[in-house]
Amino acid sequence: MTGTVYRSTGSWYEVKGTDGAFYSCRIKGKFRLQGIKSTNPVAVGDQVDFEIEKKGDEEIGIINEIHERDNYIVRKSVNLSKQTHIIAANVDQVFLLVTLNNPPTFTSFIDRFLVTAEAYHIPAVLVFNKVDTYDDSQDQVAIDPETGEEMLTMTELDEVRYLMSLYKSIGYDCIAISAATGKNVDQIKEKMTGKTSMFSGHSGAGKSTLANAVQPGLELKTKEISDQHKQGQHTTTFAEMFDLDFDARLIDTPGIKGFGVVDMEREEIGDYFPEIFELKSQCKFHNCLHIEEPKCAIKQAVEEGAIAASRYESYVQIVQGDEENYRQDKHVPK
Ligand SMILES: Nc1nc2c(ncn2[C@@H]2O[C@H](COP(=O)(O)OP(=O)(O)OP(=O)(O)O)[C@@H](O)[C@H]2O)c(=O)[nH]1
Ligand SMILES: [Zn+2]
Repeated sequence: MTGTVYRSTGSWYEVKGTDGAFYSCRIKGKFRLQGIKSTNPVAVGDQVDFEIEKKGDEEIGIINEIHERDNYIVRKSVNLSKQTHIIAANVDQVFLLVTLNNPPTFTSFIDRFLVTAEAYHIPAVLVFNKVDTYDDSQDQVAIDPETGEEMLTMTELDEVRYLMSLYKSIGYDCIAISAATGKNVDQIKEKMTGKTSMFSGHSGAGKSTLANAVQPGLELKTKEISDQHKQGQHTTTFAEMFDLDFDARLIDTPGIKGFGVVDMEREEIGDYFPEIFELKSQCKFHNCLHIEEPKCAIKQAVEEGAIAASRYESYVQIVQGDEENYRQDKHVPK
């Protein structure tokens, strides 16, 4: 029978067969797939073939085949074994929950996430959560330090609108919601229908609240595990897939707020910024990294405002492997 893996504990896999029933399965023999050295050969979301074996009264499934994956998300173990752990496979889309201040989500974090999603070939949707808490009073004024004149300040909702129009212009779907009040949660449900999704975002951005808004009663274990616990541990993280009652599946990934870092060549990073990819053929040098090179179409587009400065900064940080600064930038437009 063919089935889908819903959860695993390391050696046992819960597989939902095409008959709709769940089977406890083990794997037989060694699987070495797509050349990845991983601690777990079978992951949540995998399509597998299994045979049912009877042992006395017990029925167990033996997985003997894993179907080719559309995509998969890995996490590198931080210890020296260099093994990877496949967190989930065959993910149709991932929602990144973004909050402005509580907790802060910087554009550098958003952009890194989007780059990784592009590298994994997983469509990403930006969800601006907690809109019920943002101020939108139009009469705030401040004094421009340079000219001494009064100017209107941006409200928090202006910031959300700005970010939404920025990311929409690049081609990403953006939805402003309140998981707490239920505002626009129907749009999330609509997008989830018929698909397998994941919620990501900083701790406190509202993943569990959103999960409960789309399906009351759903208990996710998204709580971050303590840093000390995370050191060298990959085995503590077991993803789990849930069937929701509106023909949608949600993969819960305890302790994972974003994506693991994908190994990327410096030359390919620009290809995961759609607006850079689109223009790069106009650079003078075909292998332009858009940093030092003359006659660079990307730098020119940034100067002209056609590419957002925040996106370019994120790009440069990733190319330069600049982990230090990446949480400190500002997403407020100049
Ligand atoms: N006002 C408001 N509060 C929200 C909203 N969504 C979530 N919260 C609150 O924000 C806090 C964190 O929400 P969670 O859903 O636990 O966040 P999480 O992303 O699951 O966090 P971790 O489990 O730590 O990864 C809770 O106190 C929620 O009640 C929202 O739309 N509006
Ligand atoms: Zn260039």
